[in-house]
Amino acid sequence: MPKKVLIAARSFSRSKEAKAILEAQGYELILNPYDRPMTEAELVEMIAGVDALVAGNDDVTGAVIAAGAPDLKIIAKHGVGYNNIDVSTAKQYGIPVTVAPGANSQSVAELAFGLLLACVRSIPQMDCSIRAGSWDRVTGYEVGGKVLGIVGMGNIGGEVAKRACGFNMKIIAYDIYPNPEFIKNYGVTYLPLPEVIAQADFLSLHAPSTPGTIGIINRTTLRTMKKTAFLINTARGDLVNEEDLYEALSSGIIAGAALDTFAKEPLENSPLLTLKNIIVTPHAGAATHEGVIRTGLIGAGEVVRVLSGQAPHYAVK
Ligand SMILES: NC(=O)c1ccc[n+]([C@@H]2O[C@H](COP(=O)([O-])OP(=O)(O)OC[C@H]3O[C@@H](n4cnc5c(N)ncnc54)[C@H](O)[C@@H]3O)[C@@H](O)[C@H]2O)c1
Ligand SMILES: O=C(O)CC[C@@H](O)C(=O)O
Repeated sequence: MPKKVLIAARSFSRSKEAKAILEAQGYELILNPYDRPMTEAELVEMIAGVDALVAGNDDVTGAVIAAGAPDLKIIAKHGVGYNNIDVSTAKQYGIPVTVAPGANSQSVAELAFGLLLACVRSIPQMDCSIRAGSWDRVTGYEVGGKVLGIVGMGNIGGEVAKRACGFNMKIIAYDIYPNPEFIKNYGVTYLPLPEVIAQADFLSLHAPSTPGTIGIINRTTLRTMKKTAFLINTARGDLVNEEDLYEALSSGIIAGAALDTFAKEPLENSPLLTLKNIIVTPHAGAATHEGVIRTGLIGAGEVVRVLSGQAPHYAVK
């Protein structure tokens, strides 16, 4: 009987490089039949008898893991943010959860920077306005000399800081583990979170979704931001209270925002979509050809290692 790998992560299933590694092992690949992340119920229905699960942003709950045990040997996250996976239940069943550290950092950092520039120069708004028949020029701001605040200075935050140096920005950051390399290489100044939020002209979020970060951008913290500031979130939607952000954007508490991730995805019927000073993308930070290949190769390698009895390289602790 061939080993079975359920590939819920749609990006992985489109990567012939990653699939080839699994196919070379003779594994049977079962693909996510939906054009979106899989729900708990859908995963529960398909997980029985599966040896490995490659997950994107699918709902890998405790019930899914319980339904997969004892056959399920590994859950390989196609990416780095594993807040959608019940790691503690996986641990109880002795199932390693692996990630692909750094594999999509450049892709996400480039989108974050693209969003930052799109916000401050109103690029999507001007494009829309020309298509609607006008030739209105929006006067924006330069980013050189401005303060970029980064919350979560890890792999992606570091890549964002590297790019900000090229734009001659002043970089301040908050992280629970300051990294001296970022101070040395990119001149990052670490500050307490309230100071980063208050001093930033652009506030870019790159921390994981954890009990310590959920809702860090809320009514109270938004009111401490500069009125001219822009918020960029390519981390996880639940870091931002969306109702409070709506209020801040519609009442001039901050100047604008760009969001790639949302509390509930896909984003549907959100009042945020009625605002002109917000730009949205569909959780596309990691969606580049290069990033998807790197991420898929790491995930496939982890699956092969574990299914052949070896320890994974990048298990979540
Ligand atoms: N939009 C996308 O498609 C996309 C793609 C990849 C990652 N992400 C998100 O970006 C996050 C960061 O990814 P990464 O590769 O840089 O991860 P990373 O682990 O390299 O960096 C995360 C950083 O956040 C810091 N951190 C943890 N808790 C914190 C807290 N309470 N306050 C401040 N800092 C804290 C960590 O110390 C670390 O330095 C992921 O967890 C994921 O949620 C989104
Ligand atoms: O490829 C994906 O599904 C996105 C994953 C991304 O959010 C991550 O956490 O790395």
